[in-house]
Amino acid sequence: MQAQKTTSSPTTTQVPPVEFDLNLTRTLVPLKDMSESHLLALLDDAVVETVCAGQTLFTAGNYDAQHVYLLHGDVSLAAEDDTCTRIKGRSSLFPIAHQQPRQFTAVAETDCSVLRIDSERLDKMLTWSQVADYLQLIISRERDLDEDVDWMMIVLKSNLFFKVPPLNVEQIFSRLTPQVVYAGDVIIRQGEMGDQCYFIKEGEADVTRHSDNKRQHLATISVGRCFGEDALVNETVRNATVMMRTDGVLMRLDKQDFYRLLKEPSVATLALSELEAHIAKGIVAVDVRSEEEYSEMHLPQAVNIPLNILAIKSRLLAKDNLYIFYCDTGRRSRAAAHLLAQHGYNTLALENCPQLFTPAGVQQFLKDTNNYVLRDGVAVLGQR
Ligand SMILES: Nc1ncnc2c1ncn2[C@@H]1O[C@@H]2COP(=O)(O)O[C@H]2[C@H]1O
Repeated sequence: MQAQKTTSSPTTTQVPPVEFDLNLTRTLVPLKDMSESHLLALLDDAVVETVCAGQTLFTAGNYDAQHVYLLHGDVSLAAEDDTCTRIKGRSSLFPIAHQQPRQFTAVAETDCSVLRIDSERLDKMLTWSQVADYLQLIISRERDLDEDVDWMMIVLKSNLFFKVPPLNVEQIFSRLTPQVVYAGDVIIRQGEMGDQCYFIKEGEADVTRHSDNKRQHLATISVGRCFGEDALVNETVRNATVMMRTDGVLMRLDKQDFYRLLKEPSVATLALSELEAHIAKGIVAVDVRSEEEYSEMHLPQAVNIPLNILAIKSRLLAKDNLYIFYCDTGRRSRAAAHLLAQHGYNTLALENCPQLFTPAGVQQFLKDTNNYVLRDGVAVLGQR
């Protein structure tokens, strides 16, 4: 986390830093639905910014592709028709007026602290964290007598899935090759090209980097940790040397299989232009965003199955019915549609979802705030 950093924006300057509260971050929407480790990896790149009274946080009409959360202080939101709303830090768990392009100009009324997170990165980490949750539950349910289950759980929790989507992981397990290694073995040498990445099944390794004739110890890594993924993801040379500190067992994944892991699975999609006709026919839309996001606004008669509880709630869907999955970016909904299609459900992911969340899309499609639940596979009005 780059805490208490002043933004590069010309409209802000540094004021005395405010204590950053990690527990508060755990309550924010949709960060609260991520695993602890994914959240911490996301916050590593986030910026907590202090903003002086009178300065601008963002401007109406701009695209900035950021989630901006107000942690402390008061902010006024001015619309283009000159109406003004005041919001107080901690009064909302949502990002401030989160529509792109911005519908309001946000100005600090008092000295404030805000958390800025890159929206694309947040969306990736949220999806990957929730897909890993889904797979962990499915794997433990389907293979409860399988001795590899513990190992699969460890791999799914590994740092690899901060960098790549876990969607294809099930096909990859059978491709992992064990390799017995000994203390002092150099597994990866800085500056060389890479053809494999590794998971540590047993033992510990040291990661070091040399520059200016000095060797710097970066980390000691142990069971469950993946290494050697950076050169494959970034298609470059090894950025560090990894040497075994103890005897152990590594599970090796070759480059070709690693690239299979990166591949987005193909998912059947529905164009936004066809949405109304499908809903008119009674086909149920499934909103895979969080409960809080769904309660604010959703498609007509859509039900809510947040991706992080998909494995639990999917049994409410009828295998004979068609369902249209959607979210605000298309990433969580494509993942849900793909995962359920693999288990015999009839799914479509809504294409061009970001258009839905523009003012015109909201006006046309997202006005329903009633709560619907699934009964016998169809949507019925539920209780608040
Ligand atoms: N600071 C670090 N902590 C732990 N592991 C690291 C660190 N920096 C690099 N690595 C790992 O060391 C590996 C060296 O090869 P790669 O660049 O392929 O991938 C790199 C990462 O997996």
